[in-house]
Amino acid sequence: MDAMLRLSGVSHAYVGPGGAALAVDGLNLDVAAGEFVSLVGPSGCGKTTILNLLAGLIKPSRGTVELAGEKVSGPNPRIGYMLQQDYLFPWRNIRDNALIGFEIAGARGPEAERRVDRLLAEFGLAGAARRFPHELSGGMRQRAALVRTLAREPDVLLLDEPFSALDLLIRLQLEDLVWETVRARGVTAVLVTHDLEEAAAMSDRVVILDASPGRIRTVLDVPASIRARQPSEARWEPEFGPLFHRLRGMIQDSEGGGPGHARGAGTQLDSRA
Ligand SMILES: Nc1ncnc2c1ncn2[C@@H]1O[C@H](COP(=O)(O)OP(=O)(O)OP(=O)(O)O)[C@@H](O)[C@H]1O
Repeated sequence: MDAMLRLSGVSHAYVGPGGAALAVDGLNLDVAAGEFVSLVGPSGCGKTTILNLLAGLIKPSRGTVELAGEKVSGPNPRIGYMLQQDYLFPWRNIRDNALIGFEIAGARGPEAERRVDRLLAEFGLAGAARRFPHELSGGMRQRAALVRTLAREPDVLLLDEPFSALDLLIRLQLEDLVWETVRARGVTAVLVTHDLEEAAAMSDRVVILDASPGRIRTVLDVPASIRARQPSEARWEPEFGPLFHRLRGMIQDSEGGGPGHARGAGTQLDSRA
C-alpha cells in the first residue's frame, strides 16, 4: 500500500543560545492510508517534534516529509491536529468554535453548518451547541475540539496526548470515540501518548523511540484480535496482556534500564501523564 505519510531520513535540530540540539535523528517511517500508529518513548525523545514535522509546522533540518506522495512544506488542511489542551475560544459557543476552520478558509455556509451540526449530534453535543466552553466538562470540551478538527474532513489526524488531562472513564470513552471515528472515515492517525495501554489498545502499530535524540528503536505490530476491537474492549482480549508486557519491556530497554527501571504500575512513561 502507498504511504499516506512518509518520513525519509528526517533529522531536526533546534538551535538555541547553547548551539544546536538534535531532537530527531535520521528517522524513516511510513504510515499507510487508514493506518493508526502510536509513538511512544521517554520524555524528550522527540515525539511532539515528529508530529510538528508531519503537520508542516516546522521544517526538517535534513530529509523529507511527504503527505500522499507530496512534500509537506507548511500547514495543510488535509491534516488535523489535536492537542492535550482543547484551545477552544472562550468567547465563542461550541458550534461557532467548531465552524472556525471554515470561517478562516472563507467557507462558512449552509453546507459547513450542516456538517458541523451532524458531527455535534454524532459526538453527543447537539444540546451543548450554543453553550460556551467554560460551561462544559473537560471531556465535552475535548469532544468539541475533535468536532472542530474533524469538521474539515482531514485525511490525517495527529493526536498529541489528547486524553491525558481527562479522568480515566472519560478517557476510555474518548479513546473509543476517536478510534471508531477514524476507522469509519478511513482517516490515517498518529497518536503520541505516555500511556502504553492506550497505545496498545488503539493502534495497528506502536513505534518505540529511543531516549534521545529521536530514533526508532523498534516497531511493534498489534495482533489482529486486538485491532479488531474498540479500545475499551481490546483490553480484555487474551493477547492484550502479553502485548502490553512486551511493549513495557521494550520501553525499559529504550530508556536504558532493566526490569528494575520500571516505574510504578509501569503504564506511564513519566510522572506528568
Ligand atoms: N522549541 C524548542 N526549542 C528548543 N528545543 C526544543 C524545542 N522543542 C523541543 N525541544 C527539545 O527537543 C527534544 C525533543 O522534544 P519533544 O517535545 O519533541 O519531545 P517529546 O518526546 O514530545 O517529549 P515529552 O514526552 O516530554 O512531551 C527535547 O530535548 C526538547 O527539550
